[in-house]
Amino acid sequence: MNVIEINNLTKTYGKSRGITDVSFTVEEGEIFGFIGPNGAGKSTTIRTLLSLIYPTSGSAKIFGKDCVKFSPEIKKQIGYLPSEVFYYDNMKVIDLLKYSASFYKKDCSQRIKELAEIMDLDLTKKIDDLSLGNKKKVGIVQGLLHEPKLIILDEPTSGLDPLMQQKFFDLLEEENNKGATILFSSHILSEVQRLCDRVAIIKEGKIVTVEKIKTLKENNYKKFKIETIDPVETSVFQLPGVTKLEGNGTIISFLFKGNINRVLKRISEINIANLWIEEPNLEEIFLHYYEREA
Ligand SMILES: Nc1ncnc2c1ncn2[C@@H]1O[C@H](COP(=O)(O)OP(=O)(O)OP(=O)(O)O)[C@@H](O)[C@H]1O
Repeated sequence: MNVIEINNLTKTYGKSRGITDVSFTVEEGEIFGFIGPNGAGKSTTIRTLLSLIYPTSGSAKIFGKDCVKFSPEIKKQIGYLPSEVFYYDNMKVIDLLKYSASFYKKDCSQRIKELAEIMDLDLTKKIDDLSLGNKKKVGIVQGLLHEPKLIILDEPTSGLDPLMQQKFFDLLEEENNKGATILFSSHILSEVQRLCDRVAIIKEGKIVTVEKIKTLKENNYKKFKIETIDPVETSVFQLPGVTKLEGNGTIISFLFKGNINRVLKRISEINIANLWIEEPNLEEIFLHYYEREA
C-alpha cells in the first residue's frame, strides 16, 4: 500500500518556482529519502503534503486520502518535524509537550517520558533556557509522542551533536520496525544513504530520479584503480565507457560504466600487482546526476 502518493504536484509562489510536476510514492514501512540542495523544493513538497500551503495544481494522497480535503483527519496520524522549530519561549518543556499531546485522543505521558529519556531532554526546563540542539530535541519528542504511523522529517538533524544524531537514528529505526513509514528530507547524503531504502532526488523543483539506493549504486559507474608490476601506457584503458582516465606509470585509475568483462579482459592481459574496484558513494552519484542534467 502507498502511504504517500504524489501526482504532478506543482506549487508556484507568485511568479517564482516552488515545485514543478512532482510525482512519487512512498510505500508502507519504507524509510524514504528526499534529497536535493537548498532551494530545490523539499520543504515546499512537504508543506503541501501537510496542507500548510496549497498546491497550484496536481494532488497528493496520504493513507489513500486527499491531503487537502482530509487534512485534519490525516494529521492525527502524522508526526512532523519542521526544519526550523519555533516555540513559546516562556513555557516549560513538559507543558508544551502536554499541550501538543492534547491534540491526540490518547494518553501520551508515558511515551513523552521515554522519549525524553532517550534524547536526554530535561522536561522541567523553560524553553527559553534551551540551546538550539535541545530545542530540536523538543521538536523530535513533539513529533513522535503520539506514535504516528507516518513520520515526516524536514532536515531533522541540524543542531544535533553526533551522539544525539545516532540516538535519533536508532529511535527512527525502532519506530520503523514497529511499522511507521518515514519520509526523510535532507541535503546530507551520508545520513540518507545510511537510513533510507529508496530515495527521490529533486533539483530546481523537479524530480530527477526515484530509485532504490542499492540500485542507484549498482547501476552506476565503478571506480577502478590498478597497480601494475611494470609501467603501462594509460591509453591501454581507453575503452568505450571509460572516463576520468588517469595514470602515472604503475598506477592507473578511471571510472567505468558498461559491461565489466571488457575491462577485466584488458586487465588480464597485463601483469598487475593490485586491483581495487569500488562503487561510488551517494555523493558522487548525486553529482553525476546533477552534471548530467545540467
Ligand atoms: N514563501 C515563499 N515565497 C516565495 N518563494 C518561496 C517561498 N518558499 C519557498 N520559495 C521558493 O521555492 C523554492 C523551493 O524552496 P524550498 O524551501 O521548498 O526548498 P528546499 O529544498 O526545502 O530547500 P532548503 O533546504 O533550503 O529549505 C525556492 O526557490 C524558494 O526560493
